[in-house]
Amino acid sequence: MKIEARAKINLTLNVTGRRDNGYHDLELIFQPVSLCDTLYIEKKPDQSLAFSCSVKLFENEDNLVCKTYRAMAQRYPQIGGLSVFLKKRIPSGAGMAGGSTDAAAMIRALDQMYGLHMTWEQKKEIAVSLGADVAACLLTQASIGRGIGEELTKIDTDFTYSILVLKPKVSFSTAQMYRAIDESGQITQRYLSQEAAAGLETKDLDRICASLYNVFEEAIPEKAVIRELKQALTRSGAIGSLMTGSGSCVYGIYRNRRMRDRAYRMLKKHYQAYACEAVNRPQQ
Ligand SMILES: C[C@@](CO)(OP(=O)(O)O)[C@H](O)COP(=O)(O)OP(=O)(O)OC[C@H]1O[C@@H](n2ccc(N)nc2=O)[C@H](O)[C@@H]1O
Ligand SMILES: Nc1ncnc2c1ncn2[C@@H]1O[C@H](COP(=O)(O)OP(=O)(O)O)[C@@H](O)[C@H]1O
Repeated sequence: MKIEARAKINLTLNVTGRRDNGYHDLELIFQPVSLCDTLYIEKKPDQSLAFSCSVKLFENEDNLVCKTYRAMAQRYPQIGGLSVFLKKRIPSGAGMAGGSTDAAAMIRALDQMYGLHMTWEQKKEIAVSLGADVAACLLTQASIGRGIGEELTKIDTDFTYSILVLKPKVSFSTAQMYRAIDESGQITQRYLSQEAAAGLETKDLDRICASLYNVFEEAIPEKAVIRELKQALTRSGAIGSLMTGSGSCVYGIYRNRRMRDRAYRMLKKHYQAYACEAVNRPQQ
């Protein structure tokens, strides 16, 4: 079986509180995009997992693919031995849910391969045990997230639009970025998720772009790096730009694919660049 694991960007992101266990309450929009990793999964006769990955650094037992296999096999004894190859394309430490989406793809794949008929609640329970972002990665459409990011409300849209993502040389650790939020005294929250969702529903790109906000942009150590990327995207014709998640990738949204492709050709000479489309396919 071959399954695609899509990356996400965040159109909005507010941190609204801190829990006793160190996790944070959020209010954000997840937008799946066409940039994806691919998982190649085959059954094998024994009870073990043989895992390999195109990035050797990630080829270990701690990979979220292996953790998901173990969590699923523990709950569903009918799951047998597998050989899994993970082709990575999504940049890492980038705010694009590269690991979380591989975990979500494994849940979907095992559900299908073994006819488990998992309910949304069952999938969500396993997802949350693997990471706060994993449940959102199970969806093929944009959603508003609350709680630690697992309380999801789907946004009713089939809108697609063109995006260019730039990855700076520096990567940010999610845990460190949440600590930076805790340590930064006054931070501004801007609650624009409803407005951005309305923009998605009415397919109004200007309304979406006027609603982009990420509180982590205020807490990042390398503000100049992010500012430079946003300026480069704007100069290349993007009508809105934002850092995604806890960084470090920055994306721009373009009026159409032609303008985005032109920007891609120009900016890929200077930056690690990824051209992709927003994916909104209500549902599964
Ligand atoms: C910031 C966001 C926004 O979408 O995305 P990324 O930048 O990772 O893509 C997410 O909240 C990242 O979710 P995810 O990457 O799944 O988080 P986890 O693996 O569960 O946790 C990684 C680290 O982030 C912290 N964390 C995560 C989620 C949350 N609501 N509060 C937190 O404080 C945890 O304390 C942990 O130290
Ligand atoms: N399947 C996976 N793909 C990428 N990183 C993974 C995976 N499983 C575990 N990891 C670990 O998670 C770390 C960051 O994951 P990533 O999903 O890229 O973060 P972010 O969502 O912040 O971009 C990586 O440095 C790696 O050690």
